[in-house]
Amino acid sequence: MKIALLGYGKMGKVIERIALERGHEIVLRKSSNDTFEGLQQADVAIDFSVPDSAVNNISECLASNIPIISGTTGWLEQYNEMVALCNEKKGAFIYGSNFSLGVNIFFELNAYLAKMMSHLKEYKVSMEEIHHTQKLDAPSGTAISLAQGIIENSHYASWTMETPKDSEIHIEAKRIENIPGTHSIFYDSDVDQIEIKHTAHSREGFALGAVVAAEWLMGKKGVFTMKDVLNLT
Ligand SMILES: NC(=O)C1=CN([C@@H]2O[C@H](COP(=O)(O)OP(=O)(O)OC[C@H]3O[C@@H](n4cnc5c(N)ncnc54)[C@H](OP(=O)(O)O)[C@@H]3O)[C@@H](O)[C@H]2O)C=CC1
Ligand SMILES: O=C(O)C1=N[C@H](C(=O)O)C[C@H](O)C1
Repeated sequence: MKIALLGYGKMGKVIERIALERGHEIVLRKSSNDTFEGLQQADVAIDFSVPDSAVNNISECLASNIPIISGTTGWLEQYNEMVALCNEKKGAFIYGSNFSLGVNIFFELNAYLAKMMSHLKEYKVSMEEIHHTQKLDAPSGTAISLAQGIIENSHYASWTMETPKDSEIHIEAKRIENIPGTHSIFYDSDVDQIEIKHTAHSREGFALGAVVAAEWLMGKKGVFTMKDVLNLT
């Protein structure tokens, strides 16, 4: 595959290495000051850029009929707009808040646990995410997906980073040097605590997942998620 990298920072560089190892070619490495020159030669584009540029990058790909994978977080209020644009252009689009296999399994585990705990009112849920200090958005996209998984399977209605009301899930975001991404869910009662936790040891898992998603998207039309790519039920 010929790949356009939209965003050539920490993630873009790991994705480049893994893509080359898997026999792909990079035809565009775009940072903030670069144009889209080279995009037309690409079979697929992979966007790991910044919250403010994701919508423009995705729109440009869909307008140019290039399948697009986006891992950029912090722009989700415009997700439905991008879905509509993809459908209008009959394009191909995958957004994932987290492309690692481990976190996608963790999403399933989180939903299952939330459903089980929804009958047990003596437990109160809360979440913690820890990332490196360069991260621009908080809470992380992964934490928002995890909160959504709890909301869909319990009485909780929303999440907050402030003091939570009864119907709100509290998310604490910590920023510590060199942490690739750690997410924990806690269920606390007066007598005990249940904790589930995913710890990324590096960015390799995110990057491999994005390249696997790009390979999977070839020849397909529509809007998909990592659940489709990994065939998770
Ligand atoms: N879904 C997932 O699995 C994961 C998602 N992420 C997300 O991916 C994103 C990138 O993370 P990371 O690589 O660590 O961030 P970095 O800050 O290291 O890299 C961001 C890159 O985007 C570039 N950029 C800025 N504006 C544009 C633009 N208009 N077009 C194209 N590129 C642009 C920056 O260029 P310049 O240097 O010139 O400013 C830089 O190269 C974040 O939103 C992060 O949350 C991260 C890991 C996993
Ligand atoms: O910015 C990061 O680094 C990460 N961002 C994603 C997120 O916001 O969830 C995924 C991963 O946790 C790393």
